[in-house]
Amino acid sequence: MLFLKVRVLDIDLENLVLINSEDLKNSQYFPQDRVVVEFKGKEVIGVLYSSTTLINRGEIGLPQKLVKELGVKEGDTVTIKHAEKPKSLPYIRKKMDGNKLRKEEIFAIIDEMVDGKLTNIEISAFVTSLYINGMDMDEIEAMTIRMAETGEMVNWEGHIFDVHSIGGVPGNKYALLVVPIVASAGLKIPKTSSRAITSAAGTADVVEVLTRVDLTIEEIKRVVKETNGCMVWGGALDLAPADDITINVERPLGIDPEPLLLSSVMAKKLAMGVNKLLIDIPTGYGAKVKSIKEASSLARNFIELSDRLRIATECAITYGGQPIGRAIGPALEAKEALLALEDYKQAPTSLVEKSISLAGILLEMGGVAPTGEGKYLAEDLLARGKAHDKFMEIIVAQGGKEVSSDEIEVGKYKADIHSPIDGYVTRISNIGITKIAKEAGAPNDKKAGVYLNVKVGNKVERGDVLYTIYSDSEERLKSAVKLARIVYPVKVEGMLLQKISRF
Ligand SMILES: O=P(O)(O)OC[C@H]1O[C@H](OP(=O)(O)O)[C@H](O)[C@@H]1O
Ligand SMILES: O=c1cc[nH]c(=O)[nH]1
Repeated sequence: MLFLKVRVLDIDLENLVLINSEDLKNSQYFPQDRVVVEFKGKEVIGVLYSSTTLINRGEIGLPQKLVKELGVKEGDTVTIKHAEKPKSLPYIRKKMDGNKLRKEEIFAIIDEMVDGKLTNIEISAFVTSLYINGMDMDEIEAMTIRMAETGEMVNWEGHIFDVHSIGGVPGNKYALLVVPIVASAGLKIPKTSSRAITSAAGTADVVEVLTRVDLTIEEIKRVVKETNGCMVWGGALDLAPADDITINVERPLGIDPEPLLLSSVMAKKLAMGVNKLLIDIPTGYGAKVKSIKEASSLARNFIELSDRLRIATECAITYGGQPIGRAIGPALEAKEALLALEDYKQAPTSLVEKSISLAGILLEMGGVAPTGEGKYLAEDLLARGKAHDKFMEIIVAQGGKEVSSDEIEVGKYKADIHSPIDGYVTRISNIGITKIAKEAGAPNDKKAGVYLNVKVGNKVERGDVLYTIYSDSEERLKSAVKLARIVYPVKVEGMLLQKISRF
């Protein structure tokens, strides 16, 4: 037990607890021990580190996150106590060994994750064990319910719609068109999104270029009441808080294991009180789902899980074999989506086609269009500017201001990548384009990304610009160009494949 005076550390190392090396030496603790920091009955978990210069004797350095959770201020005296091992550690180990977890074991993992009792090491082990050993539907149902119940739950009157993509394809900015189309038809669509998981821009990252996405539940209810829709970040709302915790571990590992994919998406929908849901499953080479067969199996899992949660879900298997549209990266994607709302004839066909198809299904699910007619009503709402006006309403209601696509700034440094030969574009690598956009700084640098000048099938001449890389950092741009030359994501092939001579 140690009694120490608080020093607030201006550092975003969330669970760091810093004490003086001398104090540590005279205590029964060791570096990287998990400790309980206690103040007036409140407790938080931290990981202990020491320093001889950064902190004085008798003091304890706490990061903002722990200071806020404890409700302490500079100079308050707190107690450090030994923290026992988390209860759920053996259950994580059980999944690592490939065994089925009982409901209460899954509840314990999610509860301790949300209570900050698990470090990123244990969370990574859990996420990785799901990647390797998976879960059955009973386990996924339990995890989904607990992920939702450990956060705020919202309920509304009547039918509440949503659309959610499993992600995994660059440029997947469909939601910025689908939400306003559906909302402009009078259906309620409070869309929640995560930030990027494996891509260079999640929907929350793209929308945040134009307006706030970290709305409270009360603000969301106001926005939806005013406009029928919203496009917000699940992670900000204390909505299924375990979702963002696991996504923060998935991102550096570049994985999105199916049990988490199912529970992460459905937990947000369950928490948001959605009862009519469309799931987009981009499928193809370089997407999260490679084949129609795999997509159908995932779709059936979404529908089974949804049935257990009493959410009416339909799934759309969409083309994911190359980026959607031409823009990859938050600002570039916001610009392209806004252009499509302003004048869809000028926008990439793949983006418009995907968006009106998905919106059309939702309009039919909502009974505002007869079966088979939804897509045409969606196109009409887009063509007549109804979706654009609704989008502006939502952006302003969420705290942004009216803006036109040409006002959206992109990276001040750019580099064109040219075609080395005459020929045809035979493949655009999703993974390659994503890697380059992220190397340029996306999604943290919102203005970074890639703009494709060509799509698969286009004829190109030697020297034509295939794509342009943008960044707000000259250094990152250079590194992205270097990577581009190695990855070579846009494949150009001539018709003359090989010449065979007599000799
Ligand atoms: O592509 P990656 O980053 O793996 O997946 C994350 C993206 O997929 C989902 O898309 P949406 O919210 O339906 O637009 C998430 O919300 C996020 O935007
Ligand atoms: O919201 C999402 C989308 C894809 N994968 C997830 O885990 N969550």
